[in-house]
Amino acid sequence: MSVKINLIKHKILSENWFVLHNYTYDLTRHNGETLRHKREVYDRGNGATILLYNREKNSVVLTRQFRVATWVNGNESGMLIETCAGLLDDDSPEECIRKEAVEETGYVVGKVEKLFEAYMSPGGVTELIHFFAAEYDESQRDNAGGGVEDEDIDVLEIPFPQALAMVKDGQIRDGKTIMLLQHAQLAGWLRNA
Ligand SMILES: Nc1nc2c(ncn2[C@@H]2O[C@H](COP(=O)(O)OP(=O)(O)O[C@H]3O[C@H](CO)[C@@H](O)[C@H](O)[C@@H]3O)[C@@H](O)[C@H]2O)c(=O)[nH]1
Ligand SMILES: [Mg+2]
Repeated sequence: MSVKINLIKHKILSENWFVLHNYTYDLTRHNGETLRHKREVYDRGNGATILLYNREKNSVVLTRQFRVATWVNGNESGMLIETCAGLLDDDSPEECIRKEAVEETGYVVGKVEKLFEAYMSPGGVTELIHFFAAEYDESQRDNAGGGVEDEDIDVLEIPFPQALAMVKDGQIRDGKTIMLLQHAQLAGWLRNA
């Protein structure tokens, strides 16, 4: 089933760091009825994220940083535990995630596996995230991680069963991170206990 879209008007509402657009369009349903929508769309670029995992240690490497958008919406400390991630800027998704892995976690990743892509908030945010996974071990450690410039990122190495328990008890509540941990569980890369 498809719909016909006729763009009526496009306006940029804000163009500071990222871009907030307003689109007015007519949407013709398959039954011929036309609806006029006026919708705000936030373009903050696309991103990539990676799960670093170690089968022998049955562990994952995650990051923790202050995320202001969560702090203003119910996350009291504002600190969020996440898989390593970054904005693509001008890089390919794989180039981006290799750079982010070494900057944020300190690990130089070897073979990376592309898993899938997902729109993370399609009701109003354009962002498409590219999901990756890679195995890590201590020999790949290049630096302590922590991010660049104004970033202040903690690197956490967590046993996999504990990471799963943290999803359950709400200590981990970032979408991409939950998706990757559950993917690792479904794929049987790591042990639940
Ligand atoms: N000055 C300024 N700097 C900003 C602003 N927004 C972001 N930045 C800076 O831009 C950089 C973004 O860091 P990245 O590591 O490239 O991106 P990220 O914020 O971790 O985003 C990743 O995770 C997000 C959360 O899941 C994803 O949404 C995103 O696609 C990406 O994967 C950080 O240094 C951050 O401080 C802003 O409004 N103003
Ligand atoms: Mg980041």
